[in-house]
Amino acid sequence: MQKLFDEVNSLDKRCYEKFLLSEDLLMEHAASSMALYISENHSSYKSILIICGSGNNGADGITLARLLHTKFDVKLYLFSDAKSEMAKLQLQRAHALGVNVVDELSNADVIVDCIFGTGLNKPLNQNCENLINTLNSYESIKIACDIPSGINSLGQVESVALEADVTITMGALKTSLFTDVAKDYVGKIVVADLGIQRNLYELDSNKYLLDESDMNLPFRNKKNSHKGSFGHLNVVAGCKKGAGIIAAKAAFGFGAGLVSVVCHENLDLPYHIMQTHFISENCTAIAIGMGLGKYETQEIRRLLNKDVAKIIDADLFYDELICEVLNQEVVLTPHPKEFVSLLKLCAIADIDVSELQNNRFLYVQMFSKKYPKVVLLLKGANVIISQNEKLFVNSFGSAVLSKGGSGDVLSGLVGSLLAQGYKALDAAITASLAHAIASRNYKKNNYSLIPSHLVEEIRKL
Ligand SMILES: NC(=O)C1=CN([C@@H]2O[C@H](COP(=O)(O)OP(=O)(O)OC[C@H]3O[C@@H](n4cnc5c(N)ncnc54)[C@H](OP(=O)(O)O)[C@@H]3O)[C@@H](O)[C@H]2O)[C@@H](O)CC1
Ligand SMILES: [K+]
Repeated sequence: MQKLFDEVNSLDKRCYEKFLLSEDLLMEHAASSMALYISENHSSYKSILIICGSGNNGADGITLARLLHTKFDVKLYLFSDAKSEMAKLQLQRAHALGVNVVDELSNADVIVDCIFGTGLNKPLNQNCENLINTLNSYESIKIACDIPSGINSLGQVESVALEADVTITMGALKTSLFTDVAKDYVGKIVVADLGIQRNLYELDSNKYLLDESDMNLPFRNKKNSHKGSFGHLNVVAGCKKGAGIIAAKAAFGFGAGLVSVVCHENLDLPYHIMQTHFISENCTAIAIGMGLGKYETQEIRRLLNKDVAKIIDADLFYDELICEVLNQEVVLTPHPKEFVSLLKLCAIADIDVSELQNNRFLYVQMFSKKYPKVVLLLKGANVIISQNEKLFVNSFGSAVLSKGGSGDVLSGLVGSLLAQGYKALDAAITASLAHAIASRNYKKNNYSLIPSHLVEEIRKL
């Protein structure tokens, strides 16, 4: 996993003070990293348009123009007068070397957006919006320097933002690049080397971006085993029984030794999934909430208080009963609307979904602070998983998963790992990664996936 930072100004400052690496030196490396990326990945392209703002993001762009102007047809467009000391200095250097500064926008093979970086501090005016809209309309390869212009330090987009194919971000990964909103703008994210090893540049963080290597699949190492060695998951089915059945099928395919659906009515289940009317004696984990609908409170309370690992989803996030388990190490998997209800039930915040989506990290952090034992998995374009105020982001998901039933598969995967003895946090991380990575392996198209395809891809991981 890689660290995420809410801000990097303090990291830059530490470089000046502790390592005697000046701003000029860091910027030279920032621009060299962008130049290297362009030379290695876009060498066949001829023309490059670099659009610069008044601060140091613009200064990065002016430096890049100086580094590339003898290799490509570089046009430097200054959207506003250089204001920062570095932008002024870089412009003097660029002028001295004869960089081509243009006063009109024109299309190019590659566009580099150096309008605003981490210093965006107010709403965009009409001129800025028009500029970004024009750039978005070009069919060029678009590279954002540090962060696509228009995304603020909280990862929010107030009006417009540059739709980048690639974001080359300076020194370390920023949290703002991993909000749900940012996902449609950032493209591929590359970290630029600032001339200092990343592990020396970075300090501690409580936020992490998950990598594929953080997925710890339930491979079986023991030769002397039987089905009971891999746990028994009980999936509680409610009014919408399909949800429980989907979860049960996913759980079985993800390694649980035994899976039973708990339901008072008789169900038509595949032969390898069992049915029980009450929780099994030897059950090692319970999955509950999906498709639950109406239920008998005392019966659910009994299940929630059973001393066994639990994954809780869906309908239970609308019931005060949920508050009774928040001192346990349970896994909760709400989508944004459910999380909004949960936040209200546990008196953390009374907000709507758009407020949550604009500040996902903030509300997850608040919840995790109040309930440190709970593993929260907030669904979204970028899933956030938290426990004890540590946050982990899974950015592998895509629109392929935006379907009824995908969440039930995820509940089944988490339940399966809990039943097999994974700790709650490890179960949530591996299940979430497996869910998203498997969905990427479904190659047919990005609209037709159904839960059984997803389970099939998960079984092939
Ligand atoms: N520090 C380092 O060592 C390194 C820094 N690096 C680079 O520096 C970047 C940060 O630079 P930065 O702090 O100068 O901010 P930046 O994003 O250029 O914007 C500030 C300018 O924009 C203006 N402005 C803001 N909002 C506006 C709006 N809505 N509409 C109009 N104008 C607006 C604002 O104007 P003002 O507030 O003065 O009115 C100010 O002039 C960072 O992202 C990275 O690329 C790398 O080289 C690595 C080494
Ligand atoms: K930018």
